[in-house]
Amino acid sequence: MPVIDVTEVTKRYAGRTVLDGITFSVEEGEIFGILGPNGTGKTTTVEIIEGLRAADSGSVRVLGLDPITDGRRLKEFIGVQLQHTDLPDNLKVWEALDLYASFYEDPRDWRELLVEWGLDDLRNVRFAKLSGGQKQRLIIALALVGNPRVAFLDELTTGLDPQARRATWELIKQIRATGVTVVLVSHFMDEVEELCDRVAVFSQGRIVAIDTPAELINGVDAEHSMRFSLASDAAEEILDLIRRVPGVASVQRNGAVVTVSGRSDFATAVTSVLAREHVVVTDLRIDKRTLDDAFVALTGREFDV
Ligand SMILES: Nc1ncnc2c1ncn2[C@@H]1O[C@H](COP(=O)(O)OP(=O)(O)OP(=O)(O)O)[C@@H](O)[C@H]1O
Repeated sequence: MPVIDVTEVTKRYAGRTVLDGITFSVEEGEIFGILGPNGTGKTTTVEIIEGLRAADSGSVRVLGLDPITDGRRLKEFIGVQLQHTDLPDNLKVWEALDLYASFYEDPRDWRELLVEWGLDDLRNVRFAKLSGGQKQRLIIALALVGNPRVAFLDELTTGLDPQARRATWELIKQIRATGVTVVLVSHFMDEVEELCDRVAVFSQGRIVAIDTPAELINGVDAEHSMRFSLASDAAEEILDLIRRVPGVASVQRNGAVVTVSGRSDFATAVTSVLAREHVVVTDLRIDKRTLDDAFVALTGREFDV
């Protein structure tokens, strides 16, 4: 049974449609990504699932519960990190965890969370004195203190430096490893590609695709290329063999450098041809398609953050 079921949900603000009949489900134990540019209704969707906003129509079930009518019960099973979680500057790390634990009937021992999330040495430090990465670790720990079955993380790494972002990714993987289902709202392609088992791509209040990142990328019909250097005495016939590989659209030679372009996944077949013909190449580079390409192909627009 899916952990989250969203069916035909619509939402309007002041007569403007923000969610236009969205349907998706999230399976137990997965990291499910909600990807889309600013203003496409990602936060609205997540807050409807959390019971913080009401949909205008459609149905939402989380662990079989209606987030509005069963909101009190549901609260015990979900952990929420809101997009702009802020805490009083003077609150110490341990005090924040203690406070959040008091909101739940059956919280985790927050002392364990301090250790797990590398906050033990910072337990007496006030929120305002924490670095961006440390704040983020605390905010994740707060989302987990209720011992949730589903954790919602919204734009978790916005504003973090690359190192802190990567560290946060490892933490999110850790959450999944404990069996908690994670819903991750993001507008970072690399983050979604790295972390998510499946992704819903939002565009203007609709979901235009739901799939694994790899399948979304595979589905892109954009042209891509591979390049390598060939010994100068390599026979021209090799290039003819490569031209016949399915998916290859063109093969160009410029001195030693050969560029192969095409659609679909031709790179593996091309390297097999080279190996079979005992042709040694150097400087092999494959320009892989990315989730950015998939996003542009699906929504027809560049990703603007
Ligand atoms: N309470 C509200 N009243 C009126 N309009 C709203 C309200 N909340 C959101 N909106 C508008 O609805 C649209 C969708 O907002 P939402 O925050 O869900 O998008 P988002 O995809 O999460 O964007 P972001 O990445 O910027 O958070 C936006 O145009 C936003 O301005």
